[in-house]
Amino acid sequence: MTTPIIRPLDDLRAQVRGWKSRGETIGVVPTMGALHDGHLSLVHAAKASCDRVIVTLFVNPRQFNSAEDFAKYPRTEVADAALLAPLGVDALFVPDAAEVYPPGHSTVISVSGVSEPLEGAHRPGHFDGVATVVALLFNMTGADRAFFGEKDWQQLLVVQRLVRDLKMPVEIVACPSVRAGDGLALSSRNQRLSPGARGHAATLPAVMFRAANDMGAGAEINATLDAARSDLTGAGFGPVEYLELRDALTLGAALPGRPARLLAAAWLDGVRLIDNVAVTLPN
Ligand SMILES: Nc1ncnc2c1ncn2[C@@H]1O[C@H](COP(=O)(O)OP(=O)(O)OP(=O)(O)O)[C@@H](O)[C@H]1O
Ligand SMILES: CC(C)(CO)[C@@H](O)C(=O)[O-]
Ligand code: BAL
Repeated sequence: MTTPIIRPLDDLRAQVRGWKSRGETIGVVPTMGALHDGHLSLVHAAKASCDRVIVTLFVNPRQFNSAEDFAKYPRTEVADAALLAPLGVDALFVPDAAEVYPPGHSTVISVSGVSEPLEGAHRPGHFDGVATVVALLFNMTGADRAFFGEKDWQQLLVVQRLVRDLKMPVEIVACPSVRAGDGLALSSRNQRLSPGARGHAATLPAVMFRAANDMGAGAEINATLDAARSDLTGAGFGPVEYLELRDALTLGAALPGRPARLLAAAWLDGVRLIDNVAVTLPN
């Protein structure tokens, strides 16, 4: 089976019109390519609950706040299409930047609140770029349901807020983080780690899971977070941009008895890694 690659928006729309006219539901998996098993888990979830599945591949320039990061982002379209082939995806939509953002494009969607701390503070403008392109991708694909990974926890919250606030008729489905055998969350940027750095990158989730367990068992929060930060620094991570315990849904202060999330971004070997784990604080 091959994966049909569609580039022009008119071609995608013609295809989607046909599917919708037969009452078929459209599941969309937005990606920036360099696909791995994390992305494939989203595709499997989409296939399980939708009649048609569109994977989008667009390295969105508007969400990069570093030109170097954009230039270095892995681009592996042929391998991506081959990875999707056995899954029976109905379309791999690869729009041109000139069609997504034609000259004169002037609309930016900004989700306040949940987009502001953590990633929002460290990557200014990032979530405006994400919210804008996600709205565009939903409009272009006619998505009924869209699948996002919990690995990008804050992005998931931003997209849920976007859809609620703009009353978009799209159901957002959250999919659990897929990890390598040693615990490192799969991520396209992991490819940039040297073999040596990859060998100890899983210290990040190990430290986070330990801190999460300790806090769940009643350990003092600030002391536990400080110890976790210094464990990471001691293991060669730097800088640790943030490692914080937040309310899982609002990203405000974590409160006893409510779902919390431990979220981190830390650099290793010139690569920025992010991760998050659930924490249940005692009452
Ligand atoms: N390990 C993972 N488990 C589950 N979902 C994932 C995982 N990695 C990425 N995703 C999800 O795949 C979708 C597309 O993400 P994206 O293409 O940015 O990949 P990525 O691996 O997160 O790359 P990077 O973080 O390096 O940009 C997002 O919804 C993201 O949360
Ligand atoms: C959702 C997304 C595809 C928007 O460009 C991107 O932020 C990503 O890959 O997580
Ligand atoms: N995976 C989130 C997209 C980004 O880092 O730009």
